Amino acid sequence: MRKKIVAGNWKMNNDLAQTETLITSLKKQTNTSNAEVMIAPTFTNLWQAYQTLKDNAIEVIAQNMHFADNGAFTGEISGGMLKSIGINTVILGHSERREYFNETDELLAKKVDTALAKGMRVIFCFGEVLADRKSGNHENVVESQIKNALFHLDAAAFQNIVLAYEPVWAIGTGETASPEQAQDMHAFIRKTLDSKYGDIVAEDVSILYGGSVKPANAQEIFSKPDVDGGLIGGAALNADDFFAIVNAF
Ligand SMILES: O=C(CO)COP(=O)(O)O
Repeated sequence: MRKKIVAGNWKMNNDLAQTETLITSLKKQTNTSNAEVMIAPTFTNLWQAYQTLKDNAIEVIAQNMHFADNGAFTGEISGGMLKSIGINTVILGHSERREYFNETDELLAKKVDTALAKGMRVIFCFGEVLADRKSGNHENVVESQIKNALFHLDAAAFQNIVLAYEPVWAIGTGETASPEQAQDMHAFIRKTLDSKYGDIVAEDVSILYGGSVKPANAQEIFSKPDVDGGLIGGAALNADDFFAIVNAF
């Protein structure tokens, strides 16, 4: 049975004091849905966030990691380092990592391998840019992103993979994919997985939608049968908005 998940990607927002304030507000919220809730603060605040939420159902996750275990990679953070402070889930392949830090499918395949080898869960992000959507090439783009980064894995690996479809044109723009566009793409993603791994994997993988999800549109998006949750940017920076989205299930 696939899980419902709502994850807040804080991106490069919130210093330590702001992180503590937001977590205090999050702890006052009630989850009336059956969705798992996660937040991804910046690296410098992960330890504090993890300690503060240790006894809470909100899972603290990371926004990125390096593929190597350690070594001469100035400025980078390894999966082992994350695990050592209690972090068991990592977002990989976010479009901002792909665009601003030149992360390729090939690099992401290595990161996925390392995270899975460490026993971590991966939220793997992908999605087309506006030009691909306009030219009708969006399914091809998404299919190749998934194939290039994930299709070397065996079926069992997908127990620790969550997919996040984030059309780049909908991220931070206020423009959401329509619930139908999200549903169509999520169904296409399951079909793509089915073609390689069969229907058990395809039906069991959770597929999140990300891109301008707000309290006002969450319910309609989450009502679609192949949408299992959301990866939330801007609206995750406010505890009331974030939990309004969580409770939209
Ligand atoms: O990139 C996102 C989550 O990873 C989505 O961001 P917004 O919700 O701000 O559009």
